[in-house]
Amino acid sequence: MAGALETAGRVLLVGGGNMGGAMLRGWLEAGLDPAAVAVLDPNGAPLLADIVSRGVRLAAAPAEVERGADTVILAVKPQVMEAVLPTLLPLLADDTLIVSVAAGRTVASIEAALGERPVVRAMPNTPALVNRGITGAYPNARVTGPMRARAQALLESSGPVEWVEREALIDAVTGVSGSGPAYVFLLAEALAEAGVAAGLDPALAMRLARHTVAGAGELMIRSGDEPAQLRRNVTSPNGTTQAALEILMADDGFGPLLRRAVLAARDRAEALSRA
Ligand SMILES: NC(=O)C1=CN([C@@H]2O[C@H](COP(=O)(O)OP(=O)(O)OC[C@H]3O[C@@H](n4cnc5c(N)ncnc54)[C@H](OP(=O)(O)O)[C@@H]3O)[C@@H](O)[C@H]2O)C=CC1
Ligand SMILES: O=C(O)[C@@H]1CCC=N1
Repeated sequence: MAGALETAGRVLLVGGGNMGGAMLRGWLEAGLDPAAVAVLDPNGAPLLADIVSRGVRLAAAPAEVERGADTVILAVKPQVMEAVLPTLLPLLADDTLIVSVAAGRTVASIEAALGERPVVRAMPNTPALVNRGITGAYPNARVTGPMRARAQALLESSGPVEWVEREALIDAVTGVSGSGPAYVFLLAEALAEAGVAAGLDPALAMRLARHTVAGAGELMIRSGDEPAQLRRNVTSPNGTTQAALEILMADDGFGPLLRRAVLAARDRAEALSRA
């Protein structure tokens, strides 16, 4: 992976918050030279204080950024993109690759602000922080093969990259894996709360919930079996799991609830693209 990142060239990360910071940590862990990265963030990217001391340059304004980054990663909130994009124009060359991770911000809206140039619209997720991310990505027609390889190297430093054929599918990716970690954390919270209702001490219930969610996730990644098979492996006929699954798999249970949640996230991404 470090080999692939050697071709990443100079990288400018715009927005060093939760997602940008997670990606940056993934790149550095995968061997990207800190001197090859600059972070543009107006308030000093407090989440990244330790990283800056490792040699990543931090700029508070575009005027402080050295021109000539090969790749610019846009990781600001969708709501501030319109204000941020024009300020980046002086930093860009015609062939600077733009990679945006903003939810619901279309390639067309980026081109409207920056002109027609190579743009990858990507949707990573925060488990990138521990090299367990996954990213959906869509390239516009100006992204050449080598540029796509560069985007792939940066994005896959923290997990697999899935290229989608239609830009609209990025909104669906957002609903599943971009926002998805929040659903899993909520599952852990709810599992712990249910454990307390069942009589456990809160701290013990939380330890059980965290390890159960993490362990099940790790098993799912390492095992060749489908999740449905892994579920069946836990479920003894007429046993305890079956009693719980009869509630979770009811007609109004977990599946339909999660479907509504994912579609709401996808629809919100679509709405952001019209805002
Ligand atoms: N969080 C997640 O799980 C995921 C987020 N995303 C996308 O990533 C993007 C960032 O989200 P997230 O990291 O959660 O948000 P954060 O608020 O954590 O990070 C955004 C960062 O951008 C900074 N910022 C604000 N204005 C500017 C500016 N003009 N120039 C440069 N930086 C600026 C913010 O500083 P300050 O806080 O001081 O305003 C902050 O540090 C969003 O577009 C989101 O849709 C995509 C996938 C997953
Ligand atoms: O909540 C959001 O809008 C962002 C996009 C995906 C995850 N967080």
